Amino acid sequence: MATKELLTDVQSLQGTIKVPGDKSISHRAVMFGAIAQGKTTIEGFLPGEDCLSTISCFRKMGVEIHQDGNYVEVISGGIDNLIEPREVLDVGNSGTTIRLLLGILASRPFHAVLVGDDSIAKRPMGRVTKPLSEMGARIDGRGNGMFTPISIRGGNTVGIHYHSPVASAQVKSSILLAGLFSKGITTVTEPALSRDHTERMLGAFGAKVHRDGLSVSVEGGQSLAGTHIQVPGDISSAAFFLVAGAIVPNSRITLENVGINPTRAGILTVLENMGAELTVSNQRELNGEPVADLTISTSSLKGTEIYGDLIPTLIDEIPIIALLATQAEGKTVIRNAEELKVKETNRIDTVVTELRKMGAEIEPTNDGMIIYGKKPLHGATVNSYGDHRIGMMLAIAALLSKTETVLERSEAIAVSYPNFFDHLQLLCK
Ligand SMILES: O=C(O)C1=C[C@@H](OP(=O)(O)O)[C@@H](O)[C@H](O)C1
Ligand SMILES: C=C(OP(=O)(O)O)C(=O)O
Repeated sequence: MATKELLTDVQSLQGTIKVPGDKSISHRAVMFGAIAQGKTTIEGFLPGEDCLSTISCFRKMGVEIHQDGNYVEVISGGIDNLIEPREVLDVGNSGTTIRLLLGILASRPFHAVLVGDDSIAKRPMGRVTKPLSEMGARIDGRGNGMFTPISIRGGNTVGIHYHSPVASAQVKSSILLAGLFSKGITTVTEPALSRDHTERMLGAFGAKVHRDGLSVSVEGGQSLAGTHIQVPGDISSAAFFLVAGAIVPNSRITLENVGINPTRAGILTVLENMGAELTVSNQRELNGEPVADLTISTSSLKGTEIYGDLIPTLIDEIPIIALLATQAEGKTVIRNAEELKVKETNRIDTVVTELRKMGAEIEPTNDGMIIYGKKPLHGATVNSYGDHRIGMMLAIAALLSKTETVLERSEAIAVSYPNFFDHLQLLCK
């Protein structure tokens, strides 16, 4: 486990960077390529540990995958060519990998065992194993199929109409992926719109997906065809530099080619509501995904309230938004975000504990947190607890500290942003 001395007392951030490829889209491009007939080429792939776990799982099921940095080729004979893995499928730290993979395996007439790291072992899998079992997959696991290790023997699944209790793209995608190869129609209705990359990308692979308000349906018996996918930059990675640019004095940063899909771009709404100096330019589309360049400058910020349908559109950005709020005038209240408790860590606890060590005034609530702003931050020894987003948030917080700040378990950052510290160094003037 690595410990890193963080950059502190930074006077200015200046420059232009391209953040790495979107993690959600990179996972899906590999997975859909692996179950499509023919060759899929992926440009702008994120070579972070989570997406590499996805590649490794599909290789163990006989799919030919060549990866060189951010370029990937997936060659497959289609979903029927997946073979029963001889080894355990290890998803590492990746919730997206295990939940979407279970959806794909639900229709496969073979056995597989899925495991992950200590964090994955604590995350709830019942949210997908229950509906997939209802569709006919035979699933077992620790705690009656609620936690890893999980074993699955799929085949002969039938479509369901599932009313998901949570707005989760992992749940929605898992069931839809099972539905594509099941009998009849599968529909998922969610309480609020979660990220819709699956729906958008399935279209590019030739599948038919029907949306009606908060419901999305697929018909069984479809086949996918290999295609070319260009992955936009990850707004969840860009978020760290958007906040850095807004809170570090004398700063101006441009982030090029960032995905701004409205189901992901809630942080832009929050930045605007808080009064940030943000411009969105050069808007265009990449594979049905909206993309833009984002420029942020040092801003005079005010507190805000974040709740309701906005939450799923910024769920992974809440740790860095909490830091943003420590530098705003007045109070920021985050509600309806109980999903934070089941991420890589309980992100309500880890955000509050670690930011308090640096002098922030922040209180946990049952479903979010309350942050009292305009608090100077000071140095401390802080910990990512193995959570990449907590680690990066703390590295941005340290920029404001006048004294030494040390990050324990800094290696976690490679899960989603392997060159994060290089980019940070590049921008520091
Ligand atoms: O589908 C995806 O790619 C993701 C969905 C979200 O999780 P939930 O589906 O659990 O909300 C998000 O937090 C995760 O980082 C990636
Ligand atoms: C929650 C996250 O990812 P996953 O669920 O795929 O582990 C994340 O990247 O913040």
